[in-house]
Amino acid sequence: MQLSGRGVICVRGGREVFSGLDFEAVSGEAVAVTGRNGSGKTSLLRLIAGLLIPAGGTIVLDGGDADMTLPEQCHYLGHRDALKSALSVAENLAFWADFLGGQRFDAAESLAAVGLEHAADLPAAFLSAGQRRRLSLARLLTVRRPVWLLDEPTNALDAAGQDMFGGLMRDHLARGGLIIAATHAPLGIESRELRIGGTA
Ligand SMILES: Nc1ncnc2c1ncn2[C@@H]1O[C@H](COP(=O)(O)OP(=O)(O)OP(=O)(O)O)[C@@H](O)[C@H]1O
Repeated sequence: MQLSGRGVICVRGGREVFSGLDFEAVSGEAVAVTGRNGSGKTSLLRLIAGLLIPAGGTIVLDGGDADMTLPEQCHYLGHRDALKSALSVAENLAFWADFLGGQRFDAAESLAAVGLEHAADLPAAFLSAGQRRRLSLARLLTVRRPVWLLDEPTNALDAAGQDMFGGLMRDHLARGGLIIAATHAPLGIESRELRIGGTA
């Protein structure tokens, strides 16, 4: 499986954010997207996820599921945790599993993998920032998709949480998945850097 972008142009609010961007990532590979604030890291993830339309160029996934679109094969985790405060931890996970569709893996196991097994019935409103992030990560495990698009995924995670997440990413890559992560901090696993927007 190979995800590739050729000559990708991103325009937001009538302003060109980047142009002529080439990139690729293959099964088993993590790419860390770096660049200054406003260089377009989040925008690139959103372009791949189909949440923005490129103003030019192409983004294609070769060797994936021919019956599914690229966005249907992506998990997009934004830098803000998309949680419903009034729902419990387990209910939030069930909401995402319903929304995303496809084969569903055991929710309790997913919560245990991110260290939230004792918080299943807690309203999401009561979670700490790190726990909120852990719940967002559980979504990656409950519904499996090969392409993980992660925006600042280690934000708010403590050292143990970063270790845990490193293990989840390694497992995903070992299963043939790929990861594109926008990050200012080290990703915590071996990755290739894609720097956008120059060095200024
Ligand atoms: N909804 C929007 N409408 C117009 N312009 C936008 C919108 N969202 C983002 N932008 C602009 O697009 C540019 C790229 O933003 P983006 O969030 O992709 O950058 P980033 O590299 O992820 O930044 P950071 O490191 O600060 O997270 C910025 O100049 C930003 O102001």
